[in-house]
Amino acid sequence: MNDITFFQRFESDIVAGRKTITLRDASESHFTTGQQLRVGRYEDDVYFCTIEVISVTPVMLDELTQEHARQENMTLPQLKEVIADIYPGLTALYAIVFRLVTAA
Ligand SMILES: CC(=O)Nc1ccn([C@@H]2O[C@H](CO)[C@@H](O)[C@H]2O)c(=O)n1
Repeated sequence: MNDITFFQRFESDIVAGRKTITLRDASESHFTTGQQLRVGRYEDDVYFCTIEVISVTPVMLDELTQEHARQENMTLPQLKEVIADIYPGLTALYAIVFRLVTAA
């Protein structure tokens, strides 16, 4: 079983180390520093890598910066659009910073 999933369209950025954070809602804020997570694709739950959690920090939507966007390999407007799409109306997010441990 996988511990966390990402939309398939982000897989290549994650395994290349270009995407090093994810912004989630409270239901996925329970991960802890040092924890290693098996990562699967949201669409089919196929495992594709293992990541290690570096930090989990609450962040408000309007506090997101260019630095968050850079860590997502996006522009800030793109990132805000993605979040509005995935989490309509949500303003309280958690930034999960991670590093790639192994790619499948
Ligand atoms: C079921 C579910 O919520 N799945 C999610 C949620 C979020 N994300 C990513 O987090 C960043 C900002 O939210 C974006 O870059 C997406 O990477 C994702 O891939 N899959």
